[in-house]
Amino acid sequence: MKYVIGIDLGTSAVKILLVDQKGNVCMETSKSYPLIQEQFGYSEQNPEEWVEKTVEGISEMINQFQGDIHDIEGISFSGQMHGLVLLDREQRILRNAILWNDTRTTKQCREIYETVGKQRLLEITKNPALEGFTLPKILWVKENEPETFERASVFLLPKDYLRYRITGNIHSEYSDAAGTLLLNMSKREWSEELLNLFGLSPNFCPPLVESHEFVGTISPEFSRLTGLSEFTKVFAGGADNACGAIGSGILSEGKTLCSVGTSGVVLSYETRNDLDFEGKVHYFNHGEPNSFYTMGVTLSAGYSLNWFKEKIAQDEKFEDLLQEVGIVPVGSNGLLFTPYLVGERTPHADSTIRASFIGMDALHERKDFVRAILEGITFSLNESIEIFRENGKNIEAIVSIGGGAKNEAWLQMQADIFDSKIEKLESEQGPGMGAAMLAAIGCGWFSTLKECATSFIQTEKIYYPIKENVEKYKKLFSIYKQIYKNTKSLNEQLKEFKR
Ligand SMILES: Nc1ncnc2c1ncn2[C@@H]1O[C@H](COP(=O)(O)OP(=O)(O)O)[C@@H](O)[C@H]1O
Ligand SMILES: O=C(CO)[C@@H](O)[C@H](O)COP(=O)(O)O
Repeated sequence: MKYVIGIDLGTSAVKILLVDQKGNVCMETSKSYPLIQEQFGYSEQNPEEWVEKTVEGISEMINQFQGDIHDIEGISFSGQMHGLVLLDREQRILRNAILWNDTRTTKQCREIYETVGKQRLLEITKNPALEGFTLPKILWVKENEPETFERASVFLLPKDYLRYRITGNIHSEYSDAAGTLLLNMSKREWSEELLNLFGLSPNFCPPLVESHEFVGTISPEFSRLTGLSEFTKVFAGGADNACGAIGSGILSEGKTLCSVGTSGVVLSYETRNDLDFEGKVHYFNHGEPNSFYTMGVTLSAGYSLNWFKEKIAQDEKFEDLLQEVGIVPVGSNGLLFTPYLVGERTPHADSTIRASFIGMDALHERKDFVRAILEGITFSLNESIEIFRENGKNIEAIVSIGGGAKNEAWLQMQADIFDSKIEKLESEQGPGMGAAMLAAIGCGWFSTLKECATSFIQTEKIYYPIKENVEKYKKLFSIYKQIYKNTKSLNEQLKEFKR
């Protein structure tokens, strides 16, 4: 039997899957790392930690692997998007990576609009200037850490840095490059116009390849550290949301994905690159050549639940914290939560808004808060679904993946709030599976991702909307939507008191 490895460099952890030629997940491991949040709006990670945890995870896996390591034919990647890794001329890291959920760059976003013009930016990149994207982070370092910027010779996205450390070769690929705000999305090349406008050299951008493209083999050093064979082939990989879509079979028009990881995402497959959503949703290149996807993003989805667990129930497992969620009624006994712990993206691109619990009373218990958090996250994702429906998309079935898809009550809640069938797959690890599928294509096991999906992806269970709950959630959703406008100005006034 032959195998491939899919590595998902997530925000909370690196997750590694060993998958055989039939698509069975034979082994899996996960190694977590923290966020570094030194100031209001800041979110960073140390890229060296990504490498260390990946080495730890792979070597643990290889130690337990019973077969011949030469049968592990290929390896590929999925990675948290948009994060800025800066390297000097000797390819050494210059500073911590600034992540997708870091919102310090509001000023730089304004400067991008002033320099390029919103309409022109949308024409080239198909996306608006949002704090989370990479170009504003590059401009922030240029303005605020000029000495560091002076020494920077190339920028990389998180999984591209990890892959560089495994192969010694520098590349990026279209699905992740699409989230930088420097890619000409339809021409599939770094935008000369944007690079010129911001005084960036073309050499500052890594060469672009397809997600399934062969980019090298395991370096002798990485082979020594992990036990992997130096002959194992390495393929480029994709953005975590592109890989999540691949690993969930979102490979044809009409298919929709919901992913609850640290962020929350609702994503829809597109065959065209010339639609106009006026920047209301993200519009990126897929990991499959010549296909695209549109996407709404909740910045703190799983992160909101994780935050509550860290503050209130640090030693409990998620399973224990969520145990009583199913016995709390729809609407959490009149408690609503907005998940704006680090600001928001869709539909409110707002770096200053912060979270609220509304309706707290003396009778509320911990379990009400837990259910309200799950409901708030799901309402936020429903605002993205609403945008898709308003734009004519017919959403009747959604594949649900990510850490959040481990919980049955939450999956039923998604069906009730989205008023749609929810499909749970055998593995909720869509991005890791998508990465493994890219490696399988690269190794020549299948000729297309669709063919691979038919063999690799199995549905485990379908959750159907319960009419009575759907009606209650419609009422609650309309109350939920009022919280943003009613708390916006309060949060702006509170900003001066933040750390
Ligand atoms: N058993 C569980 N039930 C529900 N949610 C969970 C469970 N375990 C983890 N989660 C949620 O999933 C999130 C992590 O999801 P994951 O897809 O691994 O994220 P990332 O790719 O960002 O690292 C956690 O922050 C948590 O909110
Ligand atoms: O910023 C985005 C998408 O635009 C996020 O979805 C990141 O890609 C991080 O993903 P997770 O760690 O939550 O999977």
